[in-house]
Amino acid sequence: MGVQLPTAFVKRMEQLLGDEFEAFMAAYDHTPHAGIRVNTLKIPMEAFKAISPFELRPIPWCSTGFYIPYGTKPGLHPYYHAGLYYVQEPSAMSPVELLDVAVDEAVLDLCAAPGGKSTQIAAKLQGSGVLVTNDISAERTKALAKNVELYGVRNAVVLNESPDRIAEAFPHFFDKILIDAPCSGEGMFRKDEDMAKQWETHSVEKCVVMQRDILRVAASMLSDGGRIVYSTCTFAPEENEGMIAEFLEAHPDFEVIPVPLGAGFASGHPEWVSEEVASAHPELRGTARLWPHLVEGEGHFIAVLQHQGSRAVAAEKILNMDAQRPRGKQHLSVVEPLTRSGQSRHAVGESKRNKKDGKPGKGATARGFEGSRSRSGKEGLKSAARASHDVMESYRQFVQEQLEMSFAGYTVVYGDRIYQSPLSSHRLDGLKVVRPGWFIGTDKKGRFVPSHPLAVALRPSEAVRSINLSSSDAEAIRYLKGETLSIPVQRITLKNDAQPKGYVLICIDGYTAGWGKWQDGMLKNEYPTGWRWTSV
Ligand SMILES: C[S@@+](CC[C@H](N)C(=O)[O-])C[C@H]1O[C@@H](n2cnc3c(N)ncnc32)[C@H](O)[C@@H]1O
Repeated sequence: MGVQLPTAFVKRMEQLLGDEFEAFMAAYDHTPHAGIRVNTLKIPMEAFKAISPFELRPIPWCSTGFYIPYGTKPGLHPYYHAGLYYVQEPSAMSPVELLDVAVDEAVLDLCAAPGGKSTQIAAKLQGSGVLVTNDISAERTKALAKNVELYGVRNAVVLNESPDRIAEAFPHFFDKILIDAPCSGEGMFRKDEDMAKQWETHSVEKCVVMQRDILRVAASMLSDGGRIVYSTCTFAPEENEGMIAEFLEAHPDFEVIPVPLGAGFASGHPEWVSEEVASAHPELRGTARLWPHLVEGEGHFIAVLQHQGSRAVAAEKILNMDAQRPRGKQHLSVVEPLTRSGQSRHAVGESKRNKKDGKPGKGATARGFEGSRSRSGKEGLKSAARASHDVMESYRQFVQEQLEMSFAGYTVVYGDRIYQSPLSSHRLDGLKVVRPGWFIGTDKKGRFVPSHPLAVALRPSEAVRSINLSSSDAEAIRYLKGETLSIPVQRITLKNDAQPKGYVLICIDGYTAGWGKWQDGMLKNEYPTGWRWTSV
């Protein structure tokens, strides 16, 4: 066995598993399973299967997930940079499948970094509704924001907050909440030896305290009739069936929806907590355990908690609550959705969100955005309004000249940065916001500079100029490394009589990857430094 397992852990597992213990221990002799999940925001399943550079074998519990051969390096392919797939541990793909996300829903991923499950939720929303994705660790939200952007997500708000503070802003707001809880990580010992080394410090007792708190707060953010999926990657019963038993005691208005068994999923074990818990809550057998000796994946626990209530009542509460919310001081401007003609209007598909979220408040405040500096006094407000007016002008002009699309949601100007947000910004008052929405671009003294996240979330048909590079050609990797390329004018696809000179959307095999700027046969590379291909 390659992994050094903590003795106390092995002893406990032997007691719990009895006859199964031998098979469980034998799983540590095998290499972990590698998986990728196709990003259907960017490519349909069948299209990916047709061009996959890897041998794919379906993961039974996730229709977009595939095993790839052990040792494959999926991060070293141009398709990774085009956001066509997410590299994800196979068992970790199961919780979102059980969240039952539907289009137009408001979904919260409370413990989200680095964003594997958030990108999976975003694919299920297909750009509709809203995804609020949060992590308490400021450092980890950097990877979260980057992944949300790499995968072309248009409708996500990224927060760096404690659950309590999110709950103040979003009482009974979300249709679905995922709690992929911080845990003692026992299920990952085979994949990540550091987890085994750190086991003592991430003790079960400490994790239980955090999990209890997170679950309690999450319930207050769920709309009537909504669903919470709670998952961990640990075996400790206190963090799993024990935690759900406590939750059910405190929340009799929730029921456990049994996880379908099959594909090797096993039932929960309430008797491992105590005989009392097992007899008081037999429904805990409907939670699921993924064992490394029964599935091709690492250890996981999943509970599906369904609130018993009518959604109509919840919507009414939300409307009342929105009407009563006070507005804060101004330093950020919010305008209505922008269309290609440069006229503000509400975009198609807004109706449900507006109902939940109220009208966009002109001049509403959101504090805590990256680089935020609050202004005070009337002068500050006037100059902020003037500045945001100029920024909006350069944005309008860019959309008019360069794009073939309308934006949904609310345009939020923060300093010189422009975002399209799925939420009106009074929702974000006082919260630490890492991204209020889709980052569209920056105003540089009256000149609009489109962002990389704008490019990767666009479809090739949405820009007036595009160039296709082939993944089988060295050119694609040279672009991803940041090199200038020589490209003849005939290779630019132009729309609407656009001139060839200017911003060009760069695609790899037809999938958007970034911007370039073309002039006189040369393509200046706009691929951002922090995103570049760094291997040889
Ligand atoms: C298991 S990881 C999440 C993995 C992530 N869901 C994914 O699929 O990529 C748990 C995360 O919870 C975060 N966390 C810990 N305590 C938290 C809290 N009280 N509120 C929110 N997030 C918390 C940690 O920083 C960590 O990133």
